[in-house]
Order: sequence, then C-alpha cells, then structure tokens
Amino acid sequence: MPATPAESAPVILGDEPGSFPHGVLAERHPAIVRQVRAAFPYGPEVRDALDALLASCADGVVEPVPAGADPTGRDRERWAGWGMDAYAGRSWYDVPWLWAESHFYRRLLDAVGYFGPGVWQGVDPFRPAKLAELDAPETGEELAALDTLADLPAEERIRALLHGSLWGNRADLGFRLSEGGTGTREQVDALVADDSDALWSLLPPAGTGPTGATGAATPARPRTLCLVADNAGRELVPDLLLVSHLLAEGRVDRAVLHLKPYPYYVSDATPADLLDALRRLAAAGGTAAAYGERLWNALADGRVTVRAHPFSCAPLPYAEMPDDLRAEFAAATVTVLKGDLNYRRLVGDRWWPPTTSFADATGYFPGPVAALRTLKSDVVTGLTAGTEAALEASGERRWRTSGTHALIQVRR
Ligand SMILES: O=P(O)(O)OC[C@H]1O[C@](O)(CO)[C@@H](O)[C@@H]1O
Repeated sequence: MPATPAESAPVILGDEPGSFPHGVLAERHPAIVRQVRAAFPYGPEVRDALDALLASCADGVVEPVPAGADPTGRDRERWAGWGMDAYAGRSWYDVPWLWAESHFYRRLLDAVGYFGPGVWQGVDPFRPAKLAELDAPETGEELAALDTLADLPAEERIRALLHGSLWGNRADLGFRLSEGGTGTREQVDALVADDSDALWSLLPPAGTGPTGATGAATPARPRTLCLVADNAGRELVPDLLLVSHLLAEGRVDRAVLHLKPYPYYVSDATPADLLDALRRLAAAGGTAAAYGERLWNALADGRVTVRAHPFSCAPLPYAEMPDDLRAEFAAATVTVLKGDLNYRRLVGDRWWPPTTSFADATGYFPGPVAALRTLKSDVVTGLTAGTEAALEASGERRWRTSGTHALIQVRR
C-alpha cells in the first residue's frame, strides 16, 4: 500500500554537512559564481559583487531584494510575498533548501547587473555555456538520428521522442558542474516509475477521444498541452521535437510552453533560449528542420504560445501557485512538468517516504499532471515498495541524486 502524504514530512534544508543539499549550497553555488565570473569581461563593480556573493555562500545570510532592483519594480514586492520577510537575515543553510537555491539565482542576477540599468542589463550570464551545448557535436548527432525515426512504427517513434525529452533532462549544466558528464549509456532499465500509458490515454492520436479516469471517453474539445519546460539546449530541443510530433499526430491541438522569465538554475530555458533552439533545429536540416518548421508555424499562427510567468522563478512549491496560473493548468488536457526542480516544486520539497502516493502528493494540482524527470535530488514519491527495496539493495548509494534514474509519473 502506498503511504499517503502527511504534512509532517519534513521540508528539506541544506543544514546537514555531507548531505546532497548542503553540498549544493556549499560547493555547487560557489562553482557557479566562479563560472559566471569567467564567462564575461565584467568590470570591477560586477566582479566585486560576485566576490561578495561568493563569500556569502560560505557563511552569509538571506538578504532582501534591493529596492528598484528590476525594471518593473515589482520583484521586491513579489519576494516579500514569497517569504522574504520571514527569511531575511537567516543563514542560507537554515531556510528551506528550495528557497535558498532560488534566492541564490536572484542574488547572482543582481550581482551581474542583469536587472540594470547598465550595459549588462538583460545579458544572460549562462548564455555562453548554453550556446556551447547547442553547438556541441553531440547535439548535431542527436538531431541527425531523428532521420532514422521515420522508419519506426508510430508507437516506437513517439516512445523514442518521449524518452528523448525525458533523458534530455540529464543534460543540465548546473548538474554537470559536479557530476562530470552526461553519458547516456546507463539509461536502460533506469525508469523507477513508468506511467507513459496513462499519458498516452490522455493524448490519443487524432480522431480518438481521450479517456477519463474511469476509462470512459471524454467529450471532444481542443486538446491543450501545457509543457512546463526545464533546461535549454539539449533538453529543450527534444521537448520541442516532442511537442511538434504531438501536434503533427493531432494528439494535441494547442500547446503552451512555460519558460522562465529570467536565467535560473544555470540552464533553465528562457524565451531567448527557445529562439536559439528553433534556430538550431533549422540549421540541422533534414527531419529536425521539418519538426522545427512545424513548430515555428504553430507559434506564428497561435497554436503554440509561450508564457514566462513570474511564479516560474518562485522559491515555492506549485501548491502555492497564484490563481491565474492555476486557471491555466486547470484548462489544459494535461500539464507536463519537466525536470528535477519542477518535480520538487510539484510534490513539495520534502523528505517523503518514496512510497508516498504521487496521486495524493499532487492531488491539489488543478488538472491532469505528468512529471518527466531524471532524479537529481533526494525527493521522490510514487515508488512501489519493491522498487524502493531494489534501489536500496542495488549498492548504488546515489540513486536519488546522480541522474542515472528517471521517472514518468502521471495523475489523471
Ligand atoms: O534541471 P533540473 O532537472 O531541474 O535539476 C536541477 C537540480 O539541480 C539542483 O540545482 C542541484 O542538484 C537541484 O536543486 C535541482 O533540483
């Protein structure tokens, strides 16, 4: 029997030396600051601000967003609503880990002058790394491999595209700073949960209606996919291929791509990254370019739309999403959330027993929801007791965090 979520599952903090979250705050964040410092010829003011952030990573505290720090002037107010008043002045290590990480990226953008005014306004500090990934030979090889998909039966083709999008989540630049490489060899049998049949039942091919939770056909209406994207580059590209394919097969009529309003968690996709990915698809030629062109046309005629909601960069779980976002997800045929961070925000960044029911943990979500994620942090729900026991017995200590395992979970 799966356990039911209890509010009492402790929220994850980064305060325990030797734990994964502590390592992210104490080691990964400083590495990211150094990477950014080397990425552009920032002047003394920015370099000093980055050095101050570096020092803060070791023993600093949460600091309020400076007044007027963003062009809209609303960010300070937003952060106040997201818990700043409760956490300002406390150690990075003593506030919820999710909150601390999100605050780090906000501070980093302040340090590099992203919110301006000034020459660095709007310059993505992670762009060099994102572009290098798009231009990498591996990306070209993956896109060329698409030409062979046409020979596969339809079911295998769509499965390959779904898995491309799923495993694309391993290509996360922040993750790579400490894991060294994103080899794909170990993918076989690495799914700890696979509800893909439930996903396809929500998105059957054109001419066949989706079935509800009882298996009965639901009335025809335009099928909308909300795809809450994660990383740019080698994750966003296969995400776009999947969306393009779903449109082509008439499994969805519309798609809404939720991207980040500003650079986040190193490689998270922003609207600018979407344009780079579309350009990369066009440059690849062959099948990839045809997929890209279909998506381009769908963006141009409004079947695909792009959102960059402020809550996408909020340090909070989706259970606390604002009403406008809730209404959007409620109207979708299914919302697919990509990646580890979105998963943590979906089920809550807590020490859930792994057999906690995914359906219960996401019961608050306003419509059918799916998670496609490689495991890169301790949070996990929806495992069977047998799977959990097998993973624990496997001797692979870091199965929760090393990105070698993945899941496809669906709540209809
Ligand atoms: O890109 P993803 O899949 O959301 O992964 C990012 C993950 O990396 C981390 O920043 C560090 O592991 C996690 O906090 C986060 O869950």
